[in-house]
Amino acid sequence: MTQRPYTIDTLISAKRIAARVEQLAEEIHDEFEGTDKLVVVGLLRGSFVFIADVVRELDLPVEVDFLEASSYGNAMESSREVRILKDLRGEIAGRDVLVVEDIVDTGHTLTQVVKLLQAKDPKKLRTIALLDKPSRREVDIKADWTGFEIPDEFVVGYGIDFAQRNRNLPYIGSVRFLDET
Ligand SMILES: O=P(O)(O)OC[C@H]1O[C@H](OP(=O)(O)OP(=O)(O)O)[C@H](O)[C@@H]1O
Ligand code: HPA
Repeated sequence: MTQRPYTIDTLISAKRIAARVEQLAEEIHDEFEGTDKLVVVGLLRGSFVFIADVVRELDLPVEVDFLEASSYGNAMESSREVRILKDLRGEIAGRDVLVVEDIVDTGHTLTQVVKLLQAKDPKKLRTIALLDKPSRREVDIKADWTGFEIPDEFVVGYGIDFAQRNRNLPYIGSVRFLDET
């Protein structure tokens, strides 16, 4: 498949992201202070950069785990299924859990993942998303912490891909197609 030509405009610089991660880590610290060992669950693949930065700013005992889910279903239907491609390695029953997501768009992925993890009986489950695109929402969900609200732009970088590319950009950029006027 040929790729349409595009360029990437900086939307959120690496410096702004770092400053926001620091603030968020303070709030998460306050929420989970005194916890035995917080389980920080990254949703693969997009959250791998964000989770790495969050846990390094977090002055708490943490265990890191990953879940890979893919959301599928008829685009005309308002509900979607989530298939687990890689399940957690550890147990979360009775534990404090923080789910780390890169972006909440339609909201299906986070909704389904939260439902799935709640069924495992954690003591407390909270969610954090670096980015939120509220204008795209199809299900009513909001992460407990959001890094940045963004407009309806297709974004890449800081873990987020476009056709599996650009995850390694250190900033968040928006994709602009060069064949559009
Ligand atoms: O709110 P939603 O509309 O459900 O979309 C958000 C999800 O979509 C992307 O994942 P993707 O399936 O592209 O996988 P990836 O994380 O491996 O890139 C992104 O990383 C979120 O997990
Ligand atoms: O803006 C986006 N970029 C990449 N993947 C995505 N998945 C949902 N929204 C996006």
